[in-house]
Amino acid sequence: MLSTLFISLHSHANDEDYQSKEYWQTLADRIKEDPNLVIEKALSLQQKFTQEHQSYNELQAMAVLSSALVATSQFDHAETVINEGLARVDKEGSSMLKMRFLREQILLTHERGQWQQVIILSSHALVLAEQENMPQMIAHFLHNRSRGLRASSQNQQALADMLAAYQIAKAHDMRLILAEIVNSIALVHQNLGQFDEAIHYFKEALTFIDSDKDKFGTSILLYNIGTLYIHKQDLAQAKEYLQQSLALSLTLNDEIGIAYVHSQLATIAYNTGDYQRALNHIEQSLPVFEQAKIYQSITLGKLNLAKVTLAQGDHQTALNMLLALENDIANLNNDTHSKGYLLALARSYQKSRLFQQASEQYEAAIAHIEQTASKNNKESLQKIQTQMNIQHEQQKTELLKKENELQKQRIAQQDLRQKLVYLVASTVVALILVILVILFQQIRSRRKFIRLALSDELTGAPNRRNIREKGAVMFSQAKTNATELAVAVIDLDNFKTINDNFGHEAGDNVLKAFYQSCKQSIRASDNIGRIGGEEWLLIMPAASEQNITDAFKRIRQTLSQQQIAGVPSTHPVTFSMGAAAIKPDDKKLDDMIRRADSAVYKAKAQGRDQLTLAAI
Ligand SMILES: Nc1nc2c(ncn2[C@@H]2O[C@H](COP(=O)(O)OP(=O)(O)OP(=O)(O)O)[C@@H](O)[C@H]2O)c(=O)[nH]1
Repeated sequence: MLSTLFISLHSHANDEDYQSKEYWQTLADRIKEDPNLVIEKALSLQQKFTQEHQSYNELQAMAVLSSALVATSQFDHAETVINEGLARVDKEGSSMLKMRFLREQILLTHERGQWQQVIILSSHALVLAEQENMPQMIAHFLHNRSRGLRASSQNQQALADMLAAYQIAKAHDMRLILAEIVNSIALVHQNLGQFDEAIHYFKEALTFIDSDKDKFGTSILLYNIGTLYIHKQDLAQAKEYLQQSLALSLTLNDEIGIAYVHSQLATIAYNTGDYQRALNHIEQSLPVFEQAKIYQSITLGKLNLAKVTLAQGDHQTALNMLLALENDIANLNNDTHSKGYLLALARSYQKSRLFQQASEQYEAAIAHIEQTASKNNKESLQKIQTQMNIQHEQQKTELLKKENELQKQRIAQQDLRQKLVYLVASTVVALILVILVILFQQIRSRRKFIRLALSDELTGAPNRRNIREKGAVMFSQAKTNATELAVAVIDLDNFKTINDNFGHEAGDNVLKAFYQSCKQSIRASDNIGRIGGEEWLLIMPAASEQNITDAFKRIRQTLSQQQIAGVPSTHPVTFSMGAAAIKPDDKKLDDMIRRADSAVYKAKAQGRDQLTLAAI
């Protein structure tokens, strides 16, 4: 079969289209079936293109070569080719080629257990793949990175990458990558010590690959299942799967694969107490790992060797071997291996009768186991924690919403309260104003009423009642103090004629004019009031006859000068006045008024427009 492939590759040599992607892809695909044949072909192509100075095609050949070299674990050689390829590829400006070299470099660093490097390189390659929008490459590099993460125990991040890769692979039906991803998911379970689940996924991954075409992948899966059965202490099953894996690796001439199986078979032999067989297996694997610089496997191989040496009774050698491994074991950063190492170290101290150290190591081992258990718990708890956090956040948001609503209600209530206060305050103010207005009006109307009660409506002069009361007070004062007092009754002359000739309004105006003339002409202590239609009463305290005469003259003078609306100035407005002075016999004001009345009657009779004094 190998020769058939070889012939088929060479038979197309003449009409091969080196520019087409398919040609190089076909060549790369054959690595799984016969990597050595591909190496041979790639080397010859590289040589040919070097001579022909076809740099791009030369790089294509180098990419395939590096891939085949990695597949056959010729890591040093692969590294040289990859480094040269990466140094030159930028000049050609081909992202695709760069990604292929990077892919091999990642695989190489992965094989060497340089997990941090794997993560960095994958992230770098991922950026390129995303720029080129190549789903297959994106899924591939995500998966590579997840493997680096998983190997360095960052299981959560690893799962995130795996999930992303899984979705892309599923969407584009990339069965090969799917197989690898499911394989990786299984490995995460393995990391977490969930062996049954891990076995389940490895077996599922087997269903995604064609065992005839991908013997390499199949052998790895079988190997992984075998290893897990060792963890489960099901050594019979373990042996069965490992034997199947070994058979495939032998077919492929896959030295590394064979070495891996031997290292696990060594563990089985050790666990069954067959130390000699264990040693044989270690001898068949450890040198291969050392040759390929697979550091993790070298460390584990040495650990196994130390354990077998211890079991065989050479405590001192075993102890020295273990002590020399301390850093390497720490670098593995693997809980299971660390635990195994600590226990082996404790046992070798014990066997060497160094009990103090032995006890310390046992304690360290126990502490480590507890730490691991809590770490695993933490990882599963992390999800719950995250969910709880989300719930907590949701609750917080709900609470905030409610708080907001309450705040709004509070503000609305405050608003309402404020409005009510304003309303009440303004109502009170309005009420006070209304009351004040009413009060004011009442006071005004009361005053008016009082004024009306005491005054003559037409002229504003004190009315009959008012002037008589005032007169009565003055009369009693005069009596008490034995002072002078005079009263005069005044009657307008021919008033009827004025009304008749010039109208009632003109008559009213005459009455007003008369009152004004009186006010201007009498003393402040004198009082005048209207006691009838055109009849007036004048009260003059401390008045002599002369005072009365002067008052009559002044009133007469003032009235004659008045311009009275409605009454022609040619028409004289006059009045008659009868005055009486207080007498010792007078008992009341009316006694004086009666005499004044008689006097005015006389004045009228004597021709009007004159003053008549009643006889004393
Ligand atoms: N315009 C007006 N006329 C009034 C008022 N009160 C009474 N009179 C009138 O005054 C007139 C009084 O007339 P008389 O009593 O005959 O007296 P007289 O015309 O003044 O004549 P003598 O007194 O004799 O000079 C009547 O015609 C009344 O109607 C008033 O308030 N306004």
